[in-house]
Amino acid sequence: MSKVAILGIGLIGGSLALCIKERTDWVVSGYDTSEESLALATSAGMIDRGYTHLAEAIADADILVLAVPVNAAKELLNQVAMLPLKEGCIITDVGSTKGEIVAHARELKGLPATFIGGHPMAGSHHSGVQASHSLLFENAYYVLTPLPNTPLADVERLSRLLTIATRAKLVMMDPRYHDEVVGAISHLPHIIASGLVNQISRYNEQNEWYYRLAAGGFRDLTRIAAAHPIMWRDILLSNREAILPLMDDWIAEMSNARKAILDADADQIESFFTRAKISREGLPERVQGVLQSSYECYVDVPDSPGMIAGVAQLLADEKINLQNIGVMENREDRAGVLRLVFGDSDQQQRARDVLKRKKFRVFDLD
Ligand SMILES: NC(=O)c1ccc[n+]([C@@H]2O[C@H](COP(=O)([O-])OP(=O)(O)OC[C@H]3O[C@@H](n4cnc5c(N)ncnc54)[C@H](O)[C@@H]3O)[C@@H](O)[C@H]2O)c1
Ligand SMILES: O=C(O)C(=O)C[C@]1(C(=O)O)C=C[C@@H](O)C=C1
Repeated sequence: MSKVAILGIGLIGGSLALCIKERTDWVVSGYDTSEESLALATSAGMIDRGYTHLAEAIADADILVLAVPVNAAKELLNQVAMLPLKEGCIITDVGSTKGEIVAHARELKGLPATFIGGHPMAGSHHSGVQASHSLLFENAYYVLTPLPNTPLADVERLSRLLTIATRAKLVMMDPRYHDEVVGAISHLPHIIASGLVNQISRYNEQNEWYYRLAAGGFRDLTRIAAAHPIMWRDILLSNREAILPLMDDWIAEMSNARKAILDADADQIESFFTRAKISREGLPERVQGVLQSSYECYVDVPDSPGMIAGVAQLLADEKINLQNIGVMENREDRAGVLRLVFGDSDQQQRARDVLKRKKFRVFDLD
């Protein structure tokens, strides 16, 4: 039986674990410094076994996936390099930058494994295992950055697992090229969104009407400002070379827009919006699948720490198997809603009864 060890069971590691468990017969072991995340992932059946001890998690694994913030990934790789690995082992990662980790792996002495950088182009402003779900990567691009001397058979073995499990579209790219493109379409937007929120929050400290009146425009543009600060700190530090010129370009773009407004240049202002509208409408759509399960229910939960783990534990105590648990995303109006998926109608009904007995509001979506 083949085994994959996922190191870091958060949003991305947890989602990958779910994908692999749901669509392949690989054994999945999980490693994390957070015992709570491991307990949740184990009770939800996302991993076969959880470990806080690295050597145990990776023993006999055919593939290791580093799914921690990009700076922690380098340190984790150093630790892995000092441990015994199965012959033929492949190591990959899911980090948002590729140049640094690929160079680090290449220069690392004594790594008896093939390293292939990876980056699924899907995610969320939520983090942690409780936000993971098995359709996160469906139809998204998944970038792999093998170096020219990487054995083709290893690239194929990793690609096969990822394609079947994630249903993403795999593409091969040079790591530096990846960092330039992703710097523009992901890293720069996160800087802009957070800068905008910081600016408006300063105004709001003087006058609370700023937040109260904030409607779709501000909310749509700034959703990603709620993302994890440590993850984003690491990404910006890791991709400085690509990000600094992109920020210069952004400042120039804003200066041009400012000048058009200062000059009351109606043509320039209209052209600014027309070019953007045409480009935005030309952006290819990504059709993310909906989970093909009729055995699901939704639960309102208070937004308090440990609540999600509490619901999973409640069901585990009643021997009810959860196939998937996730926080509803991109639905500001339904914050605090958990989506629970079961394997059959009996488990679904028993879960509804247990949760209702505990005074949770349980409902179906129409
Ligand atoms: N969030 C996204 O939208 C997204 C999308 C694609 C790729 N990524 C990349 O995926 C990686 C993981 O991001 P995430 O969103 O899953 O983060 P996350 O915070 O949801 O999960 C990270 C997990 O790693 C664990 N962890 C942290 N340091 C560790 C260490 N040294 N040893 C063991 N466990 C450790 C944490 O406890 C946590 O469970 C990052 O490198 C990020 O750049 C994120
Ligand atoms: O959808 C989101 O919330 C994301 O931020 C996902 C997103 C992105 O910028 O598109 C964030 C980081 C990744 O490395 C890949 C995807």
